[in-house]
Amino acid sequence: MSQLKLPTLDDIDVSGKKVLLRVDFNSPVGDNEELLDDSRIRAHVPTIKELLERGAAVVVVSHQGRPGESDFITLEPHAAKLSALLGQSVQFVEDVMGPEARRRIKNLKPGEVLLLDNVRFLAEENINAPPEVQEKTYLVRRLAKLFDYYVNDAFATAHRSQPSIVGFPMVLPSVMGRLMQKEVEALSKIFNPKVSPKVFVLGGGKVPDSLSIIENIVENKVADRILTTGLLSELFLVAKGIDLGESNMKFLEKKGILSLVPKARKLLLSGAPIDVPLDFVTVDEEGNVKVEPAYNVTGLIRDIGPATIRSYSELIKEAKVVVMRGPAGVMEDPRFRKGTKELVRAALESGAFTIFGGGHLTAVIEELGMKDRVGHISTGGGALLAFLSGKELPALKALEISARKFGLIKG
Ligand SMILES: Nc1ncnc2c1ncn2[C@@H]1O[C@H](COP(=O)(O)OP(=O)(O)OP(=O)(O)O)[C@@H](O)[C@H]1O
Ligand SMILES: O=C(O)[C@H](O)COP(=O)(O)O
Repeated sequence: MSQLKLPTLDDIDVSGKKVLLRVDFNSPVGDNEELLDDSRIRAHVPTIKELLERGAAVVVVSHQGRPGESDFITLEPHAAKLSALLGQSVQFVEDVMGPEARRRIKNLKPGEVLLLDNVRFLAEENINAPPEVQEKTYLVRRLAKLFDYYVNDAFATAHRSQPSIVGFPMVLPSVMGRLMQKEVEALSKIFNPKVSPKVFVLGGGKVPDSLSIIENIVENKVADRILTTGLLSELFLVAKGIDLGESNMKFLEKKGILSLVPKARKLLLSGAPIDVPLDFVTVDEEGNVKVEPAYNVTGLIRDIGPATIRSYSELIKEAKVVVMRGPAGVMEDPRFRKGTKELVRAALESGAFTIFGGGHLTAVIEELGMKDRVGHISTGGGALLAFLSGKELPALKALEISARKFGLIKG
């Protein structure tokens, strides 16, 4: 990321001003269009409350789902949820940039909040293009003139170059909201060379994404230790030439993971500090669960084993920063949740600054009742993966361009 300190809410006077606030309210949705989890909405409450308390009229814009998918719904339930969380009525308009939306925006008073409908109902929001293209969209041209400031709080959408993310900052003075600021500050610790040792614990099912992260942190010498778990660890064991038995090899092949073996081998040969599990919890064809050493696995791998939990926990204890992403096993089944739980516990008890990503780990932290000990839980899915892989996030780039353009530069 660039060295420029991006402007925040501290750098603007919003009293009596109209603010367009981009959030990421994208939430899991049930069969009756009900929201199954409100954590993404909750995460934006401090920003919205602060803007209201400081006397702004706040218009909130978000996406929900993607066109064609079952979670692509109106934001009406989000407005109800936000009202409950804020303890104040949130106005909602079934429109984004049409005459009714514009009328409601114009009439909004300081201290009031209006939620626009799903911004991806607009075709142009679903196209990724550079900021100079997005500033010319109808969305930006129609709405920008109604606002004094644009605030981006949607870290989880920061990897998208869409009009509501990169278009408005080109034409309005723009700053980060409190959630965006918190994410950027916490995640920047990962790339701060003064804080070490740094231990990465990477697992889960998104193996190509995890491999991109490893390539980036190895290339930039960010990690002192990379402890692999989950399917990712199986890839590295195969790359080391270990035979994981027929059922696991078939599974890896079906998932397209074996094609990544040359990349994994290259990383190992480069001397990267990558650790693999010593043992696994497996299940055989009869359904028997057992612990097997990594070099002699016969059953289907479902979790890391007790020796791995012990040795990884010791390494985690030494860290000053622990970054954890993806579960260590198939934790949807309680029989295979122990590895993930114990590594999360070790990280939270280590005294290190801990950074967690992904829904699975968040669920485990809740289950352990240790949320108060967490350094940071990122709200980002794809955005976090992109950030850790060293990719430039279009949302931050756009805020930087805007800061220069409107004289809100900090450093
Ligand atoms: N050894 C393994 N074999 C098969 N699947 C595994 C293994 N280890 C972990 N998984 C699977 O990985 C999946 C989670 O990986 P993912 O990388 O998507 O995590 P996440 O980012 O926390 O998920 P989310 O997208 O919900 O936030 C789980 O469904 C889990 O069952
Ligand atoms: O859930 C997410 O990762 C964000 O809301 C971004 O959604 P997208 O991948 O559909 O752009």
